[in-house]
Amino acid sequence: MNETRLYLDTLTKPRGSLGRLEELAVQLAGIAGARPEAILKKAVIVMAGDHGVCEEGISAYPPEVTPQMVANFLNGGAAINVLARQAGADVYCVDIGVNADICHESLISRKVGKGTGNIARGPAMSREEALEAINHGIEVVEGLFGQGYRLFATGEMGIGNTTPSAAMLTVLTGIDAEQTVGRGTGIDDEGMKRKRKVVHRAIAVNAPDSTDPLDVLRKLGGFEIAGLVGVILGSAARGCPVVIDGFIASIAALTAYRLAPNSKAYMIASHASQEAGHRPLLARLGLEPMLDLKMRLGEGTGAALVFPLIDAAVLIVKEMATFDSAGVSRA
Ligand SMILES: Cc1cc2ncn([C@H]3O[C@H](COP(=O)(O)O)[C@@H](O)[C@H]3O)c2cc1C
Ligand SMILES: O=C(O)c1cccnc1
Repeated sequence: MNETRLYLDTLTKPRGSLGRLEELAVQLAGIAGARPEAILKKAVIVMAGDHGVCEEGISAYPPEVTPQMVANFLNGGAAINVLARQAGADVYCVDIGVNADICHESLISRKVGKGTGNIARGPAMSREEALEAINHGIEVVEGLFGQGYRLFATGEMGIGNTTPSAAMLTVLTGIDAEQTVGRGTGIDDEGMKRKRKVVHRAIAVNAPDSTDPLDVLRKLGGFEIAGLVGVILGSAARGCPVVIDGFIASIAALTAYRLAPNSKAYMIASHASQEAGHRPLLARLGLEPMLDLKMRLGEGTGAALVFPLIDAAVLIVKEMATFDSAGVSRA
């Protein structure tokens, strides 16, 4: 990283003038153990799962949208398909807990359960299921690493999943539910009141141990959140950068960090979501988002938009002339 920092200062630009692109180049050097030299092969992993807590009326959309959107991902028509195509990335959709039987040749089937339990009444899943889902995430990364992928992005689909994410955030950080609960897919003020009550009840009913990230995940989380914890840990273990999408992906990132603090060095925060709890969450993680496009979608869309910036960081190091080679006078 120091070598790359010094090298960036020899390139034909005022010192530090490429700002966060330079920081990215330095981070990539730390991850790869060398000056970044090649455009990385990219995959967006979209983990899909359903949530029992939907029966409390906490989303603006019905749960059947989860399998419907999975079909949309597989047919290439969702926002993430468009943005990934533009960035030269491939989308892999994983059924890790959808409450429907989905058959499609390109679906990665890793179903741990048909939706989680309603967290307002009991735990989302067992500790064994949480570990199984994390392992699926790791194994999906392993498989893609074997196919040459070296840069991963975290995507998710699961109607209702901003509610478990808010509950996890409140327990993991102590930030009040007033600040962690947001509008998700666009619930109204009445819905917001209900959602906050559900988060309070979920925490009271489950009494998670805030010092045990796995306990918080299994009692309040979701299959796709656990799967993304695995994607993040698997990427870090393989020495690959992993781009963190919005609110839900970031709660997976916080969980991964609490389980294995060294994984943070491999994380790149993509964007600041409009979801209320996202900025405080990133602040607690100590990550600064690259973009603020007022997005609040998920699926990995914010992360895919950062792929071209990562390519740019690689290419400035690889292709720019130095003051000496271009005969440009120094300060
Ligand atoms: C058509 C559609 C596509 C989506 N893609 C991602 N989400 C996003 O919205 C959901 C979270 O919001 P909430 O907690 O309010 O349900 C997740 O599925 C998330 O990925 C979508 C939501 C909808 C309706
Ligand atoms: O930030 C996100 O990932 C998000 C926000 C709202 C709804 N779905 C996802």
